[in-house]
This record gives sequence, structure tokens and C-alpha cells, in this order.
Amino acid sequence: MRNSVGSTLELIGIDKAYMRGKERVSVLSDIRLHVKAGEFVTLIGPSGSGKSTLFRLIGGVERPDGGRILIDGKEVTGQRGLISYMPQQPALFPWLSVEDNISSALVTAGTSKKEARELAADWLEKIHLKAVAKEYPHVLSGGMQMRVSFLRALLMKRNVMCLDEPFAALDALTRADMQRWLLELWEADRRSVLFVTHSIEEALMLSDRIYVLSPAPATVLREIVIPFGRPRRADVWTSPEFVDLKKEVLELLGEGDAALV
Ligand SMILES: Nc1ncnc2c1ncn2[C@@H]1O[C@H](COP(=O)(O)OP(=O)(O)OP(=O)(O)O)[C@@H](O)[C@H]1O
Repeated sequence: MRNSVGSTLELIGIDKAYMRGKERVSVLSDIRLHVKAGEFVTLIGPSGSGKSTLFRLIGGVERPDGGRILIDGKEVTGQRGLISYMPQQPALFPWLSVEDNISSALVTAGTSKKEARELAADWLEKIHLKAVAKEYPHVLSGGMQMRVSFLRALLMKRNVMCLDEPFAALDALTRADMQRWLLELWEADRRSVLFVTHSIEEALMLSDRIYVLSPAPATVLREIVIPFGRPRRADVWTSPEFVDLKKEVLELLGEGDAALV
């Protein structure tokens, strides 16, 4: 058994609809999925299929119309503060320096201010951002902001992390660097992760399992177990299995023909 500080997350029969004018529009329909302790699970689905909605439900910001959310077997539907969440745009406090952004996350997680300052300095050194510790977030590049934002989510010390397309705004090279960096940090302490991306390659590179969602109202079309070992080799994308899995997901998303062009 590998070491893990993660919790299990289970979504059982989640339904959610919104009113659009007078019409009730179903966004999520009977979603059933789980993340085991220390597992990296990715949701992939068409734009507007309700992935961000699902995160708001898991975070307790909204309640589902039906179904239950369990963490470590205990019902937590509608409860806040149990997961750490990293949104699509880096969520940093613009009025705090980089080191204060990090130490405030630690203080929120219960660390004393003095210890938080020391730990923040250690972490910034580890992620090669010591040089910008005293700067304010707007001075940082997109990739740097993303690293600080991810570190904040990690240091919140929740056992489930929900990451909503964290690399979508980055260029391809920075994105590949960030994926490697994320895997290294994650493999060191195995928090349970639920990750959203539009990139099939990213999903295959990072995950233990993938859930492919249908267009809204979203439902799980298929669960795919990723056969590549850990630590994951940077060149897995060259293997025939990778190409086959990519084709399978493309076909499920209705883009299979486009992939053959
Ligand atoms: N508060 C709300 N009120 C009404 N409709 C909403 C609300 N929140 C989301 N929706 C609708 O629910 C659907 C799913 O939205 P959501 O943002 O969850 O999708 P998504 O899969 O995260 O999209 P993307 O991949 O483009 O980020 C959309 O049609 C959206 O308009």
C-alpha cells in the first residue's frame, strides 16, 4: 500500500438543474463517481457539461437537487470547508506578497503565524520561487501564479483537492512543465485529487482513472483505468496504449472522426 493522506470521495446519484427563464434545465443527471484515498481522478467532458457545477456541489457552495456526497463514508452534502479548491484562474490575494499568500493558507489550516512564515519560506525555496517571495502576485508570470495558487490549495491541508482546469490559460511548454511539477508534488504526499481538464493528453498523463462525461445533462459515459505506472514517465504519450486510449476518449466525446483527419 502506498502512503497517502487522502480521503475517499463518493458522489451517489447527483442531480442538479437550474432555471433558465421559466424553464428548468437539467445540468447533472444521476452522477455516480468516486475518488479513492490518494487517487488522481480526472473528469473530462464537453464545455458546459456541468464540471464546475459539480465542484460547487462538492465544495458545499450549492446543494444538489438529489443524491449524496460522502467523504470517508460520512455524508457531507452541503457542508463547506472540507475540500481545497483551485479555480481556473489563480486565486491569490493581490494585496498580499507571495510569501504572505502562502503563509495565510497555512494559518487558515491552523498553523501559528511564526511557523507559517518559516514554512512558507521553505516551500517557496522548494518550488524555486524564493526570488519573488516579497513581490505581489501581479508581477508574476501566469505559470508562477499557478504554482503559488496550487501550493495554497495543497497547504490548506484538506484531504481532497478539486482542481478546475488549472493549466488551461498556460502556453504548451509552461503547461508541460506544470504537469511534471504537479505530479512530483502530488506523488510526494498523495492527496486525493479530482481534476478537470479539456485536454485528453493531460488527463492520460496525470490520472489513475478518468470519467468521461456526456454533454449536459451530464452523466458518466465511461470510467477508464489508466494503465501507466507511478512515478509516471514523461514519455508515456509515445506508447501505443496512450494512442489507443486517446482515440477511445475522442470517440466518446464525439470527436473521433476529427482525430483521424
Ligand atoms: N447558477 C447558475 N444558474 C443558471 N445556470 C447555470 C448556473 N451555473 C451553471 N449554469 C449552467 O449549467 C451548465 C453547466 O455549467 P458549468 O460551468 O458547470 O459547465 P462546465 O462543464 O464547467 O463548462 P466549461 O467546461 O465550459 O468550464 C451551463 O449551461 C451553465 O449555463
